Amino acid sequence: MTITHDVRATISALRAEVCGLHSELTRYQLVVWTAGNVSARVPGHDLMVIKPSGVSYDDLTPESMVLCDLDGEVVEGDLAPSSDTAAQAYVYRHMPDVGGVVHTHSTYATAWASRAEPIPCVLTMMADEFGGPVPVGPFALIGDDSIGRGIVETLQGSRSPAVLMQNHGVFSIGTNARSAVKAAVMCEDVARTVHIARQLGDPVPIPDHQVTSLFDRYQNVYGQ
Ligand SMILES: O=C(CO)[C@@H](O)[C@@H](O)COP(=O)(O)O
Repeated sequence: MTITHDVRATISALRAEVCGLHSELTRYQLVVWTAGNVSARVPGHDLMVIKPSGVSYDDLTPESMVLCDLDGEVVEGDLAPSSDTAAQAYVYRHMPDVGGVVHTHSTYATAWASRAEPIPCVLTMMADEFGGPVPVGPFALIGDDSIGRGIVETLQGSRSPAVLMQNHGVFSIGTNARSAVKAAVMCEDVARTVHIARQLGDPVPIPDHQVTSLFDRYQNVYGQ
C-alpha cells in the first residue's frame, strides 16, 4: 500500500496521539505491565495506528506505533502490533463512526466481566457517559475476529461506548482515541463505585426516561 504525502502528516500526528494516550492508561491505573492498548483509525483510509505488542509503556514512542490496514496487516512498523489488532480492526471495519478503540483489564470492570454481569445504570455519571448499563459481550479467544465480532454485536445494540468482554476485560470505543480512553476511564470508575455500593445494599436504578434525558444533555450540552 502506498502512503501518499497528504496522509503521512495525519499518520504522524496519530502516532504521537496514540503513544501519548497510553500514559493515560497508567495514570488512571487501568493497566498493569503491558496489559492494555490504544488504537486510532486514520480518517478516510483503511488504516489504523496501534500500540506494539508487549512493549513497556515507558518505552513507547510515536515511531514505535504500528501502522496496520483494517485487515490487521502491518503496513509500516518495525515491531509486531498489539495482540488485539484483529479485534480492533474488526471494529473499525464494521463501525464506521468509531475513530478510536481501547482495551484494558482494569480491576473492577474486569471483575464484573468475570461474572458476565452488566454494570447496572444506577449513577447519573453512567447515564451521562454510557446511556444505560455497561453491557457484557461473549467469551471469545484472542487471535481472530471472535473478540471483534463480540464487541460489535454487543455495542451495536447499546448506547454504551464500553463493553465488558466476559472473562477478559474492557473494550471501549469513541469518535477518536481520546474519547475511547475516556470511556475506559469512566467504565472503571463506575465499576468501582457500583461494586462498593452493592456491598452495603441494593443500588437504586435510574428510570429509563431519566437515563435518556441525562445522556442527551451530557452528549449534546455538557462542556465547551
Ligand atoms: O488481553 C490480552 C491478552 O489476553 C492483551 O490485550 C494484553 O496482554 C495486551 O497485549 P498487547 O501488548 O497489546 O499485545
